Amino acid sequence: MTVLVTGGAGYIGSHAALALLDGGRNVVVLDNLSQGHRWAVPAGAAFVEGDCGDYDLVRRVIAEHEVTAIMHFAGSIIVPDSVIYPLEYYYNNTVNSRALAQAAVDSGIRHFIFSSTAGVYGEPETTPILEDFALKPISPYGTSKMMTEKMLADAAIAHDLRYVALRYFNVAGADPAGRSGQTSRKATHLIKIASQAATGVRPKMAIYGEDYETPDGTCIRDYIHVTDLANAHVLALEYLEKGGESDVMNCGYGRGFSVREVIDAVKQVSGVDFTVDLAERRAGDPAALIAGADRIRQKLGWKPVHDDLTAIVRHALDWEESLKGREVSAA
Ligand SMILES: NC(=O)c1ccc[n+]([C@@H]2O[C@H](COP(=O)([O-])OP(=O)(O)OC[C@H]3O[C@@H](n4cnc5c(N)ncnc54)[C@H](O)[C@@H]3O)[C@@H](O)[C@H]2O)c1
Ligand SMILES: O=c1ccn([C@@H]2O[C@H](COP(=O)(O)OP(=O)(O)O[C@H]3O[C@H](CO)[C@@H](O)[C@H](O)[C@H]3O)[C@@H](O)[C@H]2O)c(=O)[nH]1
Repeated sequence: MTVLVTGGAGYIGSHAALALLDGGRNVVVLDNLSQGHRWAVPAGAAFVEGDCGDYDLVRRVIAEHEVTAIMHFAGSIIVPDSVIYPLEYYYNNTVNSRALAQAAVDSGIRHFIFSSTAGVYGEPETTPILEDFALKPISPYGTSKMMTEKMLADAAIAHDLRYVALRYFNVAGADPAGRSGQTSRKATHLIKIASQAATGVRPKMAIYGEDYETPDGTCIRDYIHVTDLANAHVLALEYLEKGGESDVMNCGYGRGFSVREVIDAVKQVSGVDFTVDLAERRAGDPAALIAGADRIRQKLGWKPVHDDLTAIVRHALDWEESLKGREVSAA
């Protein structure tokens, strides 16, 4: 009984692989290393370098490693890039997911966990955001994920496959034991950028817009610690194994912090007063995104243990320090 983790050389997938291994499961990681790093694959996991859209390869990996479940993290993740290169995003996130799902069905895989995103909701009129809100993505990235969710829903009706699509809000932090963290070659996420500014990896940073309708004028997001998110995946798998129905679930804590509050926390925890410029609004940023987070607690019994901005920032900073000297571009 082995779990196939696609994208397990990347940020969230490597944490999920750690959580699975910590729980005593066997793991095989499939990653094409387009963004991830071979060294980020946890020591106890088997590793296959290749594409999750390679049907024959996936069938072979499933057979050779006696895979019984799939956690699918592999994908392209940068929202503004998806606007510039939409067809690449639909290819990597939707077409490749289709091939993976086909290989799963043809191999008799019955349990599938999918990395979706709060981006499927677009700009909701009210917050907190519940799972049954209309899906109105405003970027090709969000649409590519919504399409994969729909494919899985239809496949689950037609085949002996059940799935959980986890819609992540803003994922941040790093493994508290320092075994993994955010290593993406092209950093765009706020806490990563602020941690790079605090540790001298970048000279300064900017706030994208201070004129939103929020208490301090900067955008509000629901930041979830990556270790709590990884554990949610393990619980989602156990839920399916116990016979749970296919479902979609938000992954967030149900509270938000503004960009300014996050930057203040990074300055306070690091003790570094780095330079913060004010820049124009970034296209497509909703003012506030906060998860309605009851479903995942009720259905999976998920009990987060790192719902603490200071801890999230502390772990992100520790990871950023530990990256110095490793082969990772700061760009
Ligand atoms: N980071 C976030 O805040 C966030 C939020 C919502 C959803 N997600 C989703 O979570 C998943 C993981 O994101 P992440 O932050 O860990 O990104 P990441 O870039 O660190 O990891 C993605 C991994 O997938 C690999 N990959 C990409 N395309 C592949 C392919 N076709 N075949 C095999 N491997 C491939 C990359 O090499 C990389 O190791 C993604 O699907 C992303 O859309 C992330
Ligand atoms: O240097 C920076 C980086 C970000 N921000 C702001 O910080 C907030 C958070 O931005 P970011 O960390 O890039 O995350 P989001 O754009 O909210 O998107 C993330 O969170 C979404 C769910 O909320 C997911 O759908 C996406 O995949 C994931 O990238 C936004 O207001 C940004 O404008 C800045 O002001 N300066």
